[in-house]
Amino acid sequence: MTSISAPATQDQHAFSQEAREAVYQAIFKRRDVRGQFLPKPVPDEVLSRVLTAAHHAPSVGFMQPWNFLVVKSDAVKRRVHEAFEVAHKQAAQMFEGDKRATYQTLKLEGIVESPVGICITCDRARTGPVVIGRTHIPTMDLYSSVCAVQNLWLAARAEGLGVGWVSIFNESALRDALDIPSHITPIAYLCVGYVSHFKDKPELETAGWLPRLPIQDVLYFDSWGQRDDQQALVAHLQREEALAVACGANPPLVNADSLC
Ligand SMILES: Cc1cc2c(cc1C)N(C[C@H](O)[C@H](O)[C@H](O)COP(=O)(O)O)c1[nH]c(=O)[nH]c(=O)c1N2
Repeated sequence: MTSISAPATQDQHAFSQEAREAVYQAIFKRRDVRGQFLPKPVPDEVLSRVLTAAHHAPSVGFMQPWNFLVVKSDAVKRRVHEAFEVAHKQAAQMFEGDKRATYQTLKLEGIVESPVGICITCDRARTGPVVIGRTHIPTMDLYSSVCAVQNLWLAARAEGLGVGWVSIFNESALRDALDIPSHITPIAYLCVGYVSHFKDKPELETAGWLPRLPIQDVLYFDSWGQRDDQQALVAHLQREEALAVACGANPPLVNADSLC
């Protein structure tokens, strides 16, 4: 029996230490990959594992609103890339001054170089108009498809596959490139493939676009806007952040001390 004072790490339902470290590694070492794709093919057995992980995502009312459109054709990838190029030029004009100049230096997709593209969609009418959990907030189905994206992204990282999410599209142009019918919403176009390396930090952080926010700055207690530095949780979070710095680019895993 688990004693009340036992650390959470010994909870009878917790994964083994090794398994927990693997989960946190997938989370902390996942990156959005744009530029390091290798031409190495992705075996179907690996692809099937990450797609199955995506299909096991949570979904509102269990409606499983997603489809997975796997793109391997170079001609189709080129069509998707053309759609990106149009939107990318438009996007640049939306930023001012230095930000525009920096935006134009960023590589924000790997559509043609990645061996596999996967478009994850949302069929908002899949199980009829009334869905448990979507009765009052209609966008919940869209969020469900995003959960599938994240499952795929993490499973792919565990498999050594890079994933890059590209969202710089006019939605209708992406639909046209992939023959997606009008009642289906494209949620994510993902570039997937093996990579030369994974970067330690988000590329936008390295490029000086934005820093990672300190977690305490986004943490409130009991009501919106209420901070409380005396909470034990805050001390823990500060320790985690200090360990992250001490570990260099490696964020702390379950047994952070052993990693530094
Ligand atoms: C909904 C959504 C949409 C996009 C992204 C992400 C998400 C969640 N990201 C990736 C994004 O820039 C990246 O996740 C952050 O910069 C953090 O970096 P890491 O993912 O931690 O490497 C992204 N990246 C990119 O190069 N082109 C893009 O169009 C998009 N679009």
